[in-house]
Formats: sequence, C-alpha cells, structure tokens
Amino acid sequence: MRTQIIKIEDAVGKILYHDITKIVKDGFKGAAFKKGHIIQPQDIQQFLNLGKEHVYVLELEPGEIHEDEAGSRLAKAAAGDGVTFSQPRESKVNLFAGQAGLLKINLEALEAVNDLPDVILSTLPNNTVVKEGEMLAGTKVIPLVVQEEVLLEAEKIAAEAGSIIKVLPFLEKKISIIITGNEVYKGRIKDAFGPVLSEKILPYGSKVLEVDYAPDDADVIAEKIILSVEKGADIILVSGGMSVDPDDVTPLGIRLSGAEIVKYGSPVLPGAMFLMAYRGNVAVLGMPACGMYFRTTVLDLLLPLLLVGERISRRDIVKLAHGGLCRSCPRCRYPNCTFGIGVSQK
Ligand SMILES: Nc1nc2c(c(=O)[nH]1)N[C@H]1C(S)=C(S)[C@@H](COP(=O)(O)OP(=O)(O)OC[C@H]3O[C@@H](n4cnc5c(N)ncnc54)[C@H](O)[C@@H]3O)O[C@H]1N2
Ligand code: MOO
Repeated sequence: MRTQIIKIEDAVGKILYHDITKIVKDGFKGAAFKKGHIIQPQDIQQFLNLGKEHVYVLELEPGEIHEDEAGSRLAKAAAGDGVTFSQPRESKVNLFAGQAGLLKINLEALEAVNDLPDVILSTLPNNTVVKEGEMLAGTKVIPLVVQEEVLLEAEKIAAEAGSIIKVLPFLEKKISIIITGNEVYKGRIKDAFGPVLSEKILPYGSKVLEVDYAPDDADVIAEKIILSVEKGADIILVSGGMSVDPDDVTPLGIRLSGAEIVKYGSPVLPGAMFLMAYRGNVAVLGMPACGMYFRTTVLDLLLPLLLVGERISRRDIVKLAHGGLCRSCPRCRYPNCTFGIGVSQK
C-alpha cells in the first residue's frame, strides 16, 4: 500500500489514512472521520468546515483489500442457511439468526479460519438455541488492509465446510409421554411430571401426541412404548422409575420394547440416571425424577438436538461430562452459565 497527501477535492472514493477529529466540548476531541473511512462526496464540505484542505489517503496495491470489504467477504463466506449479516463498521461485521433454531458451528472450519493471519471469526457456542434476530457471531480483520490470498483461503475453507455458521429450524416432532409409577397410575398422587415435560416441548413447536400412564411393570411399559411407535411418535419420553429401587423398572421396560440402548447413565448432574435409546428411528428417553424437580437437566441439553432431527450417540452423551455439573444457583441463569457446555462439542 502507498500513502499520499492529496487535495480534498480529489479525495472522493479514496481511503482516509488518519483520523480527522473535531473539538466536541471543552477541548474534548471526537472522531469526525476514522482512519480507513472511504471518502464520500458529501464528506468534502465537512472536511472543509473542519479546516482540512488536504488529507492523507491510502492507495491499495494489487492484491490488497480494504478492511470493510474484507469483513463483508468473511461474513458472507461464513454465513450459511438461516444467517444474516450487517454492514461493516471498522471492518467488524455481525452475523444474526434469520430464524429461531439451533446454532450449528463447523468447529474445524472455525478453527481453520482463525488460524489464518489477520482475520478473526468469533461465535456463540455450537448447539446454542437461538431466537430470530439474535447475534451469533462477529468477524473482523485486524489490519486496515488485508492480502486477498488470505480471504480466498477463508472462502475456500467455508466452501469446503458447506458453511461455517448456520441455524437449523426446529421440526414439528410428535412426542409421546409415558408416565410410570404405581402411585400415579393408581391415582394415589397427581401426575406432576407430564406438565413439566409438555412445557419443555411446546415452545419448540413440537406436538405432544399423547400422555399415557403405566404401572411399575416392565412388560406394560414396553407395550406402551411399542404402541406409541405404532401411533407415529418420533420421540418417546418415559418418566420415572429410573433408579435402583426394586420397582424402578423403566430401563427394563425400554429394553423389552426392542429399543437399543445407546447409554444408561449420563455424566450430567442433574440427569445421572438418564437413559438414551432408539427403536429404529424413534428416540426413546428414560427420564429420571430429577427432570421433574430441577429446572434444568440433561433433557434440556439433548431435546433441542433431537428437535432439529439429530441422532444422539453414546459419544455425544459422554462429551456432556465437561460442564455437566449444574452449580445449583439460587436463581437459575441457564443457558447463560457453564451447565451443558459439553453439548457444543457434538
Ligand atoms: N439408593 C439410591 N437412590 C437414588 C439414586 C441412587 O442412585 N441410589 N438415584 C437418585 C437419582 S440421581 C434420581 S434422579 C432419582 C431417580 O428417581 P426415579 O426416576 O427412579 O424416580 P421415582 O423413584 O420413580 O420417583 C421419585 C419420586 O418422585 C415421585 N414421582 C415420580 N414420578 C412422578 C410423577 N409423574 N408425578 C409426581 N411425582 C412423581 C415419586 O412418587 C417419588 O416420590 O433417584 C434418586 N434415588
Ligand atoms: O438422575 Mo439424578 O440427576 O443424578 O438427580
């Protein structure tokens, strides 16, 4: 790049190479124009008003890209389905959710871009549930001018990854809830689990197909699961009876339904006695009673993934260990806390 001093009248379209300040109040200097600004026709009169007749400008050499153009190119490359982005401001471009859904970050591509010189791309954690319009990421270049080859490399990384940042919409899944336990089945106590589970599902736009009840009988639990599959459930939540009492027969019931157990026991507290299984493509979840007592549990970590159509593997559950411990804050701040950060590694 080259710099030169030129007359104001010749400066339109050129890149300003120094800040132009003005006295705002009591000698305080505010930036009227920042270094890097691309001079517009309407700026000329303001420059003259500020007493400037000449300015330093920057001329790009072949293969050099101005920071704002570079920021925009990076954002465009990184943004996939369901992601929008802003105009650059001092090369910083913000990326936003164009729709509500689950934020998916290609972690390998994200690292590869950030390993390039002179560019950064910073995001919310992978697998964050996001609202429409929420800020997801910011990208920026570090110097005023970037070599185009760096951008070409970033664009290649993004193209090979498909996209680096996207938002998957939640699908309308059909969910069956099977409440186990003699005490509820026989009407000795009122079901408090069904309402909690329904409340967790509805905000995502999925449907509760049915809430059914089963006694502490593994064969009956298995029959109810098979029936739910036949009725077209995509996801079956089986509540209670998940621990070590003799009448805790839900894991056996899930097994007897023909579902394959992915993992019994999750490294999440609350959620240790959780069980993940699949009967074909139907997800069957054994949800321990902590899901009723605690505001946030393993279910809150995995449900969003299931609702965008992902299949949960044993490895996904193992990765929940890091950050799987809830701090039990007096006022729950989830998801703005460390609980469940392991889900970002899926
Ligand atoms: N000796 C041990 N006890 C417990 C262990 C353990 O490892 N060893 N694990 C604890 C953990 S962790 C959890 S979580 C719970 C798991 O409980 P369950 O899923 O087996 O729950 P239940 O025994 O069926 O019920 C516990 C409690 O909640 C009431 N309940 C259950 N379902 C409903 C419902 N739909 N509506 C209202 N109330 C319900 C039930 O009556 C019991 O009072 O186990 C720990 N214990
Ligand atoms: O499944 Mo229990 O979490 O450890 O409360």
